[in-house]
Amino acid sequence: MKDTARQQSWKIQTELPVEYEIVESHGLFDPENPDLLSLPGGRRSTGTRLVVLDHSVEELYGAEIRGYFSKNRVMVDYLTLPGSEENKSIERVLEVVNKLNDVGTNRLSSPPIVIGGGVVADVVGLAASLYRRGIPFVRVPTTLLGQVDVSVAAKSGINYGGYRNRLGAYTPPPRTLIDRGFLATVPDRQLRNGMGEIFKMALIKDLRLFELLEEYGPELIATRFQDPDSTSTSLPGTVADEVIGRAIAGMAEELQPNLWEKDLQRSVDYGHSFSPLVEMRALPELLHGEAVAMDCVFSALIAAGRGLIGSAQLERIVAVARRMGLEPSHPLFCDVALVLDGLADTVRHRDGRQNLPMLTGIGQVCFLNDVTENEIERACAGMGRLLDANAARPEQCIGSEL
Ligand SMILES: NC(=O)c1ccc[n+]([C@@H]2O[C@H](COP(=O)([O-])OP(=O)(O)OC[C@H]3O[C@@H](n4cnc5c(N)ncnc54)[C@H](O)[C@@H]3O)[C@@H](O)[C@H]2O)c1
Ligand SMILES: O=C(CO)[C@@H](O)[C@H](O)[C@H](O)[C@H](O)COP(=O)(O)O
Ligand SMILES: [Co+2]
Repeated sequence: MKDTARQQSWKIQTELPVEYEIVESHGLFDPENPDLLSLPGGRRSTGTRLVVLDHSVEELYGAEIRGYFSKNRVMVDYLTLPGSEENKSIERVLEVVNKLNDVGTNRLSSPPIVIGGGVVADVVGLAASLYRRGIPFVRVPTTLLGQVDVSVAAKSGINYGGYRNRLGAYTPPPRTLIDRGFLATVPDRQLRNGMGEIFKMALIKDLRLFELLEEYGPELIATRFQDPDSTSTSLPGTVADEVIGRAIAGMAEELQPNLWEKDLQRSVDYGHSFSPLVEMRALPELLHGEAVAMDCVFSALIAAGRGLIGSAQLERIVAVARRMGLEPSHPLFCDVALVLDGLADTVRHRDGRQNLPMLTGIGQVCFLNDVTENEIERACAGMGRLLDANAARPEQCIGSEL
């Protein structure tokens, strides 16, 4: 028999304080602007910095970026990576790791900088979290989705084995810099895509944000969130700031108390319950924010089926999505077997529970754990009716399709 009285054991207990900042900075590549050079805590970087550029950013801003670093006499090396979901892959992560080796990146004092959309931010974020078991990095999101959502994230992930974000890590960069000026070159469809995540945020917690989207959504897209010149639009200058600001603040408020996601009832998972598998199967047809907006509608159909929201609220939700050029439905959302498969994987992701964020009004959620196959079938049928209506496009008879 084992002598348990003599068995030794040791326990290590520690705490990990985490602090990271999201800072607006206008004119990021103005050589006089130090924001991209300074490290949190005011330290100066030593050694060569790796600057990873999204391929569109390279095309549009490459010369300006090179000018910025050379005028500031900072040693840099560059890597260009493609955006778009198919490139959120382990191969791209390893490409970054190889480049960090080539550059000779220091453990702490020469954090790589990533400038681009959510895809390159996720790829570099994961590479940084793996390199020497974790080095800091600086994130500069250049798409709308990147600025309102990725900017706040503590986690990074890549797609693997046909699943979204199957591999990833929780390692927030100490600093994220946001320059709304980048949005001037973002294509319309990508702006609408970003609106998909703002739409989610509005639905779960911010009626005012929803009303702003309802009133100004199309104009914000048309003006690319830039300061309007008085002749071309009636959009008040502060609306773009308020919309971006509310979306970021909402995300920060949701993430901070549950950064490591020990509580798997997360309202920011709204729009991300049924869509992940649909999005992966639809690749490259659907963008992330487009799939999220469809999931928002799908979930709202379930909520309406239960009487948690009324039909007028459901119609308003669909109408706002459409006003922003976001299709509320897609044929894959009518495929009951696929949606059920997607839900089954989401249940595993939520450790065996559905934890489905469900609207109880515009701007408020509850969580459900007893959504039945029957309800899913009915929601899929509702998505089918929305598709039919899209085909016919009688803008005024949204009510009858639902
Ligand atoms: N880490 C997180 O918690 C988190 C949070 C939200 C979203 N994401 C991820 O973000 C990804 C989506 O990001 P995205 O929508 O930025 O897609 P993306 O990175 O593919 O960028 C979209 C397109 O815009 C181009 N682009 C980037 N900046 C531009 C600019 N200023 N002007 C013109 N074109 C530009 C890119 O080259 C690309 O073609 C998804 O994979 C999603 O999972 C991650
Ligand atoms: O899409 C993302 C992250 O990729 C965000 O918009 C979103 O709010 C959340 O992180 C989602 O809740 C998805 O989380 P997860 O499925 O990647 O764990
Ligand atoms: Co998302």
